[in-house]
Amino acid sequence: MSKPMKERKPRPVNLDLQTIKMPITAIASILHRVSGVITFVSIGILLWLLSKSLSSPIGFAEAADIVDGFFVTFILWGILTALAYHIVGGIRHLLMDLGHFEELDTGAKSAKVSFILTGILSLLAGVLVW
Ligand code: HEM
Repeated sequence: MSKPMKERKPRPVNLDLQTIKMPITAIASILHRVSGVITFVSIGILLWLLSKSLSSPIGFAEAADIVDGFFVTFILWGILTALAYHIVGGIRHLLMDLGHFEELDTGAKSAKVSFILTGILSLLAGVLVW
């Protein structure tokens, strides 16, 4: 005689994205990856701009013209902010590799501190570019 089939337990399903709350540590981790990719892509753009500015006096004037507009200045500020977050978040990661901030509460606190530090560095970057 075959055994009766086990009834499947109803599993919790939550695909309502508006009710799923990501912990601050997950947000910090995703932003670290995003800021790394932004930094990587910006290296190409910044090297192109540097080579243009060094090519000739006309090239320098053209590069200065490009950087002069509000939109490009805003992009430069965004790149510096991403770099700042990547460095701050990277140092946090390296400290975690050394065994610090590994518990849930200290991990959340260090994520908050890295956001605050990035905010301050981002303000300074704004002062630098404008
Ligand atoms: C040109 C500069 C840099 C670029 C383009 C860059 C890019 C990246 C990228 C794309 C990742 C992969 C992220 C992932 O897959 O989660 C990464 C990870 C990482 N970066 Fe950078 N990075 C740069 C500079 C730095 C600096 C200055 C630090 C040190 C403070 C740093 C620390 C780290 C660490 C610790 C990770 C690994 C994070 C993990 O374990 O998830 N990076 N970086």
